Amino acid sequence: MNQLSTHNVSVTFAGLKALSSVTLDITPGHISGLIGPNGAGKTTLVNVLTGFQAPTEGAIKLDGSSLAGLKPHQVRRRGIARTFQGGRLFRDLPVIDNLEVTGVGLGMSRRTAVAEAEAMLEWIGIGALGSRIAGTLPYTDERRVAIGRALIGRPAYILLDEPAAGMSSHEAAELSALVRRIARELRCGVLIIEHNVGLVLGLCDHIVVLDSGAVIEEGTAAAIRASEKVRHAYMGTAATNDLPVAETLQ
Ligand SMILES: Nc1ncnc2c1ncn2[C@@H]1O[C@H](COP(=O)(O)OP(=O)(O)OP(=O)(O)O)[C@@H](O)[C@H]1O
Repeated sequence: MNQLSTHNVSVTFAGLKALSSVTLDITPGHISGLIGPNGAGKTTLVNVLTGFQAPTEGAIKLDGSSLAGLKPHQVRRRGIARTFQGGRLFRDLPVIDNLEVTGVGLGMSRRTAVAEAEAMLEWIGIGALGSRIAGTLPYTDERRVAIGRALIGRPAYILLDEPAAGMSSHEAAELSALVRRIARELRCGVLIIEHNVGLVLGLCDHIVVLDSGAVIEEGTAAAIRASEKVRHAYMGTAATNDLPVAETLQ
């Protein structure tokens, strides 16, 4: 079965258990969501899936084969791409070069990489931005470029770390539409981490909820909405910065 999975993955940082026996599957053509309060372990899980962080225990498997010990660029070449919180574009380079560099890094000739970069920008609907310097783009365009860069080489899986952070509701809706196209048209398996729980509930086929490193709930949007455990996990933080989340869940 084609799948990207973690099996009982734990990560410990100097005594702090950031992930505790997490098992999760991402399937081509499906959109999975990962939510949870601040510090729940969401980014750590994406780091483990992409070779940026070795698990202390447990296994990461791609189509049944272990990814243990692979470096991030090796994981990327196996067809698992990611975006980062904050984009991490080469800000001084034109948009098209940001995508081209990735293609060349994946082993394409420059000519192929440029053609692929142009095709990807067109597919996303930002073909006109190719010659713009990445660091001068509005935030939302920067995010779309980062997604375009992750899609170079047509990965089988894409992991999006807070892609809607700072977006208006209209921009977040546009992002949701793009993510749906990535799953349906490119047949990518998507994992999206978001603090915007409303977006995740509206978009994802399957949702996993982390709290203090452990999976406390998983299922469809309806199951997550109905979960007392989820409500409770978010309620604990409602007084600080997750109030909109608590409202979304009611
Ligand atoms: N490199 C590291 N060294 C030590 N502790 C870390 C490291 N990375 C993460 N942590 C800790 O592990 C826990 C999980 O962090 P992580 O960033 O994965 O959570 P998160 O759910 O992505 O949080 P947020 O929603 O705030 O981005 C936190 O307590 C964090 O402080």
